[in-house]
Amino acid sequence: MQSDKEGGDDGCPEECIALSDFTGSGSDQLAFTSKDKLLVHAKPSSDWWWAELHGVIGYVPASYLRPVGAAKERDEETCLEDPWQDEEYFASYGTLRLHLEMLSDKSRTEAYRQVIFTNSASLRNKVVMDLGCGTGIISLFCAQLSQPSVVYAVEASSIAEYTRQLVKQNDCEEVVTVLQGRAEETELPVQVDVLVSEWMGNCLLFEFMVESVLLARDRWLRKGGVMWPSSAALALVPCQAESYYAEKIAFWEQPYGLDFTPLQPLAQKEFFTKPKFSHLIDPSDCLSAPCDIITMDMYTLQVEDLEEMKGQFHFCVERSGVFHGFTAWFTAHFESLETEGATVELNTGPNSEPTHWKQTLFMLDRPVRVYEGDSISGSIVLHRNPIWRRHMTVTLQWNINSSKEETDNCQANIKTFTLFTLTLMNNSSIMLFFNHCGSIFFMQCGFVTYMHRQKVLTLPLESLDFFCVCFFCICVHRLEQRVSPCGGERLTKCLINGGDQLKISLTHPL
Ligand SMILES: C[S@@+](CC[C@H](N)C(=O)[O-])C[C@H]1O[C@@H](n2cnc3c(N)ncnc32)[C@H](O)[C@@H]1O
Repeated sequence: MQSDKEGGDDGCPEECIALSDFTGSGSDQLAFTSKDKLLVHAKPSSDWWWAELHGVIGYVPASYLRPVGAAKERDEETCLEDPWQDEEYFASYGTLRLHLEMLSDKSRTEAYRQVIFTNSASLRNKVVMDLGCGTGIISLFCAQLSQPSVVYAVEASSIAEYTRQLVKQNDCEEVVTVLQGRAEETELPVQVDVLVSEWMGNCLLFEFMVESVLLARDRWLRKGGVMWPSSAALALVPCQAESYYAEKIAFWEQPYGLDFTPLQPLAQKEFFTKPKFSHLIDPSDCLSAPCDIITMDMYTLQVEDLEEMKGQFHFCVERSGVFHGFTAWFTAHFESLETEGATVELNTGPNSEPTHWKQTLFMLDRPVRVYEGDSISGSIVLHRNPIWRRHMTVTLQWNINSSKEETDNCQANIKTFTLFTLTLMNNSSIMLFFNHCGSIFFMQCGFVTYMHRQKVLTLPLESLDFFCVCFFCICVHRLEQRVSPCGGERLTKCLINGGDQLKISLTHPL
């Protein structure tokens, strides 16, 4: 993978314009306001660049900047480009891969089934909206386990065409009506009694499908109607992550008996400024009891609240160990409609059955030894990306309070993480390019834009044949016209390397 690129292609600093305000956190980040002109000196990682403003230097998030020369030309493209990246987003739900992953997740799917089963009496003759029904599983549970008068199963992706067939195949077409389209643009004949949806993402909010749910609530849920989930919470715990630290940082201490430690700061920037998704934390690596740091009431939460969600934490260390980072996950709660019925909880944490979300790990730059009785207090801010509406940054701020002298009690620590590319959630998406069927190739084009941050992708070509290469080249050609959403790279090259590798290069257009 290419990285550590100097500002412009000629090695000179590159002038960039700020697309929106950035407050920055910590002494190494540079704050700026919309329309400020910054000089980018280096691009040490794809997400964070080293830039200068009014003589002050610091790290800035790449997705907030556009090269000045390209700004005018890009303004038009930005207007045309969708800040929700819906084309790519819904294309991914138009294939079976994500649906297979979700339906194979028993804890998740059974939680919804249990909610419907335990509330079947109350759902009788009710009007239900299943927002983002996917394959229709929740709607089918409603139709089979209870007797609603109608379920409106709304789905924007092309999977909806199959959902109709599944509804018919399972004899539910009398009750379930599949409506293909974005919920925001869908008209229903009546208001609904129940709005059910599975909208949760990594760190609860990632992908921000919750916005569609809130808009539908305000428009279609009748007064006194029910939201499922009814509330949700983001949980956090300080933790050990010894093997991940060893894999990414300690590795450079002595590979092959050589001292590669000068690469460690680069490794920190490259691997630890994004969270690690799909992390499964062993409960024994939790250094304290977890706490809910952000809670959301799905009846009162407003779309504007999503711009900045803040929380506080105070952890009491229960076992001595090495504090490598924080692990986050979420819980969702479904209120009961039955008298004295129990709330159903979907818990994606380490003490419950693993789900497909697993947990999200935020690594500190430097591990700290902590002792039983120490405390770790601080705050978290989830800041929604002002331009790319499905993305966000997470800023963690913390202090350690210890009786041990070796711990720097006064030090206030702060670190911001970017949750940007969807590739992080599933590294296998590109594998679909190996499919021998041309139509899948085209459907999967969108994934390439999710991979724009990996400037060079090298893929094994075990199953690639000439037919596939032709299709791939056509895809590449089409994508050359597209500017990727946040850094300005374009897909410019597709090389066949020595017959056994396909190399895709993404380079800066300037
Ligand atoms: C996390 S999946 C859940 C699918 C299904 N409900 C299940 O539980 O298996 C979310 C689904 O919502 C759809 N979706 C997301 N935002 C939507 C919107 N604004 N309007 C309609 N469908 C949407 C996606 O295409 C995707 O199929």
